[in-house]
Amino acid sequence: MIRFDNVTKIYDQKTRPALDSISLEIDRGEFVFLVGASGSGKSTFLRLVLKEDHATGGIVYVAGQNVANISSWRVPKLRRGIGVVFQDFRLLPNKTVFANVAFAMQVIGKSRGIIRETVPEVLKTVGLEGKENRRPHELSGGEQQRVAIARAVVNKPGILLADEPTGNLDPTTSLGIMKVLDKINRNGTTVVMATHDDDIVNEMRKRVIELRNGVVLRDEAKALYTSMMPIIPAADSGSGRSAGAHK
Ligand SMILES: Nc1ncnc2c1ncn2[C@@H]1O[C@H](COP(=O)(O)OP(=O)(O)OP(=O)(O)O)[C@@H](O)[C@H]1O
Repeated sequence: MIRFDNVTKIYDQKTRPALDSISLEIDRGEFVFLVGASGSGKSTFLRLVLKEDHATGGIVYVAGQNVANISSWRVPKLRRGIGVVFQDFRLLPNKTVFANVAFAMQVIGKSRGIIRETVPEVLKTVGLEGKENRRPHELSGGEQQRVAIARAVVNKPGILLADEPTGNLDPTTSLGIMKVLDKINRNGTTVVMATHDDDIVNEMRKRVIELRNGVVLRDEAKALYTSMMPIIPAADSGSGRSAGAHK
């Protein structure tokens, strides 16, 4: 679904590359955490998938296509297949929950009938039934992020990219958001989530790709991790929520 083949990104020749010849593959239907310190290259990775920037070297494939070969007039089509969620929600403040989600369908020309049918379904998926007429300022942070997720997935993208989606939320609210992302993944969407939250990474038991200074420091495949599970202690005595396996 996403393949990086020796991908390098250099923003500035005088500094080290933001991504330094990385190769990895994320299959359709996977849930992958992208972790690493600030400046390790996570956002650059996501930007290259969206073709918001171009690689300096190597090839980025998304859904089997070399993104360098996608002409600018076809970039919107590429992005329609990719939902994006950010730390700061980015909702339209003057629109209701329903209208925020509906807007994503209107801009690609969906009919009013389809919108009226689909938006309530997706709001149910993210747990926002009954909140259709609220405006963003009448919602908690966790609810606002649920709206942002609903908007990102309403057009059924094959890929959902989430850049620190729990960065502004407390641990309990974050866990609720993770359950929503997990549900979306189980419905077939490939999810790539950049995060600094070790507790969430440990809790969710998914593949973890760790970047450091633009290189892949570790890539714990889900299958390997699952086979390790019986020998991992059930709980970390220190932090309660953490199983400690990824520390
Ligand atoms: N537009 C840009 N111009 C120049 N350098 C940039 C640009 N964007 C990122 N960089 C540099 O590239 C490197 C990787 O940055 P990136 O934003 O991908 O890291 P990150 O892991 O997402 O960090 P954070 O967790 O803080 O968001 C950093 O050294 C950063 O300073």
